[in-house]
Amino acid sequence: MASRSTKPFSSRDAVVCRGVGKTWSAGTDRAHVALRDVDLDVAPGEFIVLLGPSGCGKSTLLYLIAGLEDTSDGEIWAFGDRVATPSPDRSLIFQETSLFPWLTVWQNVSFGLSIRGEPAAARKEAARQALQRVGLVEAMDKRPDELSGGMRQRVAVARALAMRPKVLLMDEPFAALDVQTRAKMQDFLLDVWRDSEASVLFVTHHIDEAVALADRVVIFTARPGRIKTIVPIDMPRPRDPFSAQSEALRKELTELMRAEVDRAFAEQEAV
Ligand SMILES: Nc1ncnc2c1ncn2[C@@H]1O[C@H](COP(=O)(O)OP(=O)(O)OP(=O)(O)O)[C@@H](O)[C@H]1O
Repeated sequence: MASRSTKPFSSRDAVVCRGVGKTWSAGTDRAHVALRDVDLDVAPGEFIVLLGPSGCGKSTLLYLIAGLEDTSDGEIWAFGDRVATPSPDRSLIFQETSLFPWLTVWQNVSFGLSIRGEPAAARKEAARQALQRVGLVEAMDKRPDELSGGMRQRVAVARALAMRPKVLLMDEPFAALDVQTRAKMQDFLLDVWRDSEASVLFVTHHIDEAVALADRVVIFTARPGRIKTIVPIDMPRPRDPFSAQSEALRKELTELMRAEVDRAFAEQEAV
């Protein structure tokens, strides 16, 4: 860990990745390079979408930024501190929410706060506020199995928000939802994001989702994942998915992805 005096980046940078690589070791004799040479700067409040073929290391990058795994090469910094362990400043939301079925919605939302040792009344109030932001106060006392898939994902977002994270790491959070619910959840996420001032790193396979959400789309190459290019999206929100600009962006992103997806398939066939 670098000392404060040798910090290479400003504490104003939300996330900085420098030369980040990850090699998974599968057994004793085979190393598996998932990510290589990733350089990425994320500004506070910025919405970044990560797009790339299956297996190119998008989830791996989120785990590294979350501090759940160590980098094999390079360094990651968040708000001026080297990332070495998980922190409540960086919340990870998965495709499948892992709500505790035996706890009520508000108890699920405040679970992280109980680990922090906050008193019950403060936890319940924090949970209420977070649930208000996702429009689920009425469901406070329900159990997860009484909720729809979309509602459960909103509870997962509320649970992350209750910790007041500076960075939200979202790994295909809406992939299991139907098309209409997904579109609603995108609108909902943009509202929550605007109010929270958090930076978001959002993994998806859907080009339309990237066009709807991102300030910048980071496109990865096929494995080992490197950044192929970064496409800024300078379009006011809410975005009209049928506008000529949205259409042109979808075409551009599809073309950028096509070569990498073909490469990923060719590699899989060769194995
Ligand atoms: N814990 C692990 N141990 C060993 N290998 C892993 C581990 N996690 C991921 N990998 C491997 O690293 C590579 C990148 O995986 P990762 O899940 O990050 O890719 P991805 O781009 O998120 O894929 P997808 O879009 O299919 O979810 C894959 O080949 C995967 O098998």
